[in-house]
Amino acid sequence: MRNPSLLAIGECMVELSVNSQNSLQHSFAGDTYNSLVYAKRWQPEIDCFFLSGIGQDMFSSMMTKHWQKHGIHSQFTLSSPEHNVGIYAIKNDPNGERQFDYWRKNSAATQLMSLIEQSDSESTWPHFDLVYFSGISLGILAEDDKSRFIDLIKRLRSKGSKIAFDPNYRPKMWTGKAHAIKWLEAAYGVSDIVLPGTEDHQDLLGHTGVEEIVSYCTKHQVSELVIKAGKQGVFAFENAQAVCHVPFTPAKVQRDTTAAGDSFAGVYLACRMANKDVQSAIEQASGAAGLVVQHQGAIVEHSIFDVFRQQFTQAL
Ligand SMILES: Nc1ncnc2c1ncn2[C@@H]1O[C@H](COP(=O)(O)OP(=O)(O)OP(=O)(O)O)[C@@H](O)[C@H]1O
Ligand SMILES: O=C(O)C(=O)C[C@H](O)[C@H](O)CO
Repeated sequence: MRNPSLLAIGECMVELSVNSQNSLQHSFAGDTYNSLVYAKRWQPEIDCFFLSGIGQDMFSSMMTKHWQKHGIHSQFTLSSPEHNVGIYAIKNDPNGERQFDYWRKNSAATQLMSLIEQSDSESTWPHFDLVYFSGISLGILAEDDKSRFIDLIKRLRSKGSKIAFDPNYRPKMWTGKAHAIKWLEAAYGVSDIVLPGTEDHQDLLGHTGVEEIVSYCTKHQVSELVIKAGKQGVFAFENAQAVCHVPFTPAKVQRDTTAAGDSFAGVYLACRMANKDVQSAIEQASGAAGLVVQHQGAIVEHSIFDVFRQQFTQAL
């Protein structure tokens, strides 16, 4: 029997942060890539593929080696002769809340749609059981490319892939709220599973409660809806019917919240691909995200994460 397959689409960047010795450290990260890494770590039997654009610069080759180390396949990622990978830096406040600075304009990942079309590679892709993208995957693309991207998702869906989406709203990527809402709705309209935060919906649409988010998503035909409501916990709905509420369990320390939502999404999707029910998938995803916030950077060191995963899953 073939392994389940997960394709994440988006941008991976060089990640810079300042460590406890006050020196600059680098890694590689980007929201949908981060989710893919955590999905692979949680359910190693899943074949994980990343679709993006990279360059021919030094960081691009370090980046793909880094993916390999994490068991992420890069054969569908395309290389641009003219564009380099982007960079971002993390700043944390004393509560570990993160802010990012970006150097990503015209990065290779922004060229994804042209790279796919020029390489004529889409017809060679295998079937993917689940395809995951985010508001950032869309936000980095030029306006025409956003439409072509949604068409690509529709084609994958019509061939039988399930589609999952996290809004990951970043105001600076959009000309205004109306612009972001237009593409949020386009994304919801082609997705089976969506994983918004209450903050995304509050900032963008002024939604003040879970019920408003449910009725909005239901209007857009979302069937599996997982709402991250901060300290109120996580609420899940299937076809507008409440499935469960998982309360928030605060981590011992919150050092850096980067990738809390990404690790949540990766572990949630991995659990669903392994046929775990929605409640158990949320419990596992929340557990993993609670570990991630205790560490600097998007991707927690493998050995620390593995020990955690083993202890967590043994206790289930
Ligand atoms: N301090 C914390 N302690 C325990 N769990 C946390 C903490 N912060 C976040 N989480 C977990 O992570 C999940 C996602 O967090 P949040 O909604 O803040 O992510 P996000 O805003 O999407 O983050 P990002 O975009 O940086 O990945 C929460 O639902 C919760 O399960
Ligand atoms: O903000 C982005 O575009 C990133 O992908 C950087 C971070 O890794 C990501 O936001 C964390 O959720």
